[in-house]
Amino acid sequence: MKVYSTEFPGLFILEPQIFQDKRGFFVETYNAKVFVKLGLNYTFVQDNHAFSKIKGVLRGLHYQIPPMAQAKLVRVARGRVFDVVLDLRKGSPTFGKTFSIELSAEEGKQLLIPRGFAHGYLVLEDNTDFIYKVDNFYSKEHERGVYYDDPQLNINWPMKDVILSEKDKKQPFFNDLEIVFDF
Ligand SMILES: Cc1cn([C@H]2C[C@H](O)[C@@H](COP(=O)(O)OP(=O)(O)O[C@H]3O[C@H](C)C(=O)[C@H](O)[C@H]3O)O2)c(=O)[nH]c1=O
Repeated sequence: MKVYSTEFPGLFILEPQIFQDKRGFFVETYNAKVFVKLGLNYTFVQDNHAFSKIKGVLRGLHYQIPPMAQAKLVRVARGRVFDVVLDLRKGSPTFGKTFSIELSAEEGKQLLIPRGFAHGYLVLEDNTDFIYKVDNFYSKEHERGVYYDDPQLNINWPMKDVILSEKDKKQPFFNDLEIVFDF
C-alpha cells in the first residue's frame, strides 16, 4: 500500500498493491493492520455501495454533522468517477478549498477523507460501482449538503449536463452553511 499526503491535512491518496496474473487480479482493498502501521487511526463501522447506471450522475456534496460526522475511505470497484472533497474545518489551512481526483476501478486508487469534509462525485462511465467505508453510522437527521456547482467553490466538473437527486438540486451554497467542524 502506498500512501500520498495532499496539501489538505488528513486527506490521503492510497494505492493498494494489485497482484495481476493470467486469471485477473487480487488486491487487499482494506487491511486494519496496514492502517495501524501507517498511523491511520480509523475504526470503520459501515460499508456502502452506490451503483450509478449512467455517466453524468452526480452525488453530493454531502457530509454528516457531529456527533455523527463521518470519515470515508472511498474507491471505485467498476467504472470511473471525478471525486471532489471540500474542507469544512474551521481553522484548517485549506478551509473552504476543494480537492478533486479521478478514481477508477482500473487504477484502484482510494481516497481517505477525514471527518469535516463534504464529499461528492461525478460518474464518468455507465455502470459505475462506488464502494466506501465510513467510521460513523448513517444518520438522516445529521445529513447536510453543499450545492455542487456553487461558483464560490469553483469546481471544474468535467461534464455540464449532470443527473442530480431532488435533494441535491436544492443544496445550500457554501456561504449559507453553519460551519460546525473545528480543525
Ligand atoms: C448514505 C446513506 C443513504 N441511505 C439511504 C437514504 C436514501 O433513502 C438512499 C439514497 O441516499 P442518498 O440519495 O443520500 O445517496 P447518495 O446521494 O449516494 O449519498 C451519498 O453520496 C455522497 C457522495 C456521500 O459521500 C455520502 O456518503 C452519501 O450522502 O439510501 C442509507 O440507508 N444509508 C446511508 O449511509
